[in-house]
Amino acid sequence: MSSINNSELKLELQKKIDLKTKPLGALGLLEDLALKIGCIQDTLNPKISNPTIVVFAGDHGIATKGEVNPFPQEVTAQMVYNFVNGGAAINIFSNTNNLNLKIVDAGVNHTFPETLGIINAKIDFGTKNYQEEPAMTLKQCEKAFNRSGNIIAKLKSEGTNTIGFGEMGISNTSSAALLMAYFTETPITECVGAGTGLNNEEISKKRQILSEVYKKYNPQNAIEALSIFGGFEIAMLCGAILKASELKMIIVIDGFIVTAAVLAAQAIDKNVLDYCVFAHNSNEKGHVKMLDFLNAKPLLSLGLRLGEGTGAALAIPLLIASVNFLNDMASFDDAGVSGETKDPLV
Ligand SMILES: Cc1cc2ncn([C@H]3O[C@H](COP(=O)(O)O)[C@@H](O)[C@H]3O)c2cc1C
Ligand SMILES: O=C(O)c1cccnc1
Repeated sequence: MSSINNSELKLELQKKIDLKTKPLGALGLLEDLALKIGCIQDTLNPKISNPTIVVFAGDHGIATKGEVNPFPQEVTAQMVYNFVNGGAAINIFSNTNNLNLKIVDAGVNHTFPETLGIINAKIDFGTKNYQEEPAMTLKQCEKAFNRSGNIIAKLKSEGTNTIGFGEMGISNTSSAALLMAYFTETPITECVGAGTGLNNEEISKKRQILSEVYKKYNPQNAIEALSIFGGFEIAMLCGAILKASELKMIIVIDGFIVTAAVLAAQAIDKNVLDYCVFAHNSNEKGHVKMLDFLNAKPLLSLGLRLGEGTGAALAIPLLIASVNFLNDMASFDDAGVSGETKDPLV
């Protein structure tokens, strides 16, 4: 996939932004966002169509032991039913902001009825425990990429051009921490946090366990790292991010776990970052460092530490607002407002 490198369009977009009836730069990050979305869509008049949240759910072998996760593995499947019944935070925020919501079974340790209305892309009934062996085989990882890529291509063909990514998978802050350590070369102890609510003593134990896991392996590339440490939902997120960027869609990144998938995706193709908007900085330890590594400026800082795509769902109205100001706000000329201090291109 090629990078976005249309410097002429970029200048035109910047000019359009600068000639709006406001002091230069006064809309802050919304101006960066408008510029980015215009570049992604290769137009001075971008639009957000059928914005959709896609939540990938998967189970983790290590979760069955209950040593790194305060909640039991069964909560993953129970939360999938909660999503279907409309009771989770992501349902409420998607409804609040008129977003479509799709739930994908990437590999939950439960058989869901076919009539449930979720997308069945199950790779297996949970990953293996990486304390003993790699979470998945390279073949399963490849399968995960293909299946999530197909889901994204279908959404695009149905008219969605903006996707917010979310996840559900008990223990997946552990996978995300291991991936962060690998891709950012940060000591694993600095990548491990409280997840869904471990106390200090339990966090020390999680650090010790994950340090041992990290030492056990020596992945040679991004796919190997994903296969060893990943969950099926994280592998699917990585494949989905790669496909969405290939299809020039706007990708809205949620918290710690989805950002771990971005770390893997950008190691495979740096250009994915041209298409990613980072919704928020999560309170999970490590997320801010991940964002710094990616040179990302998150839109929101709300102290969230939930996942599910909640941060992405909350941020999408800001994307709509940025596109709307770019398209609809009057220029100094249109409005007959004086005070345009200089032509920004001169
Ligand atoms: C009721 C409930 C709802 C959630 N929604 C998202 N997560 C979040 O917490 C999990 C990761 O945290 P850990 O690594 O500590 O298990 C993921 O499922 C993530 O999406 C939830 C967790 C729980 C318990
Ligand atoms: O930031 C996140 O995505 C997150 C943090 C804690 C638990 N689950 C998700």
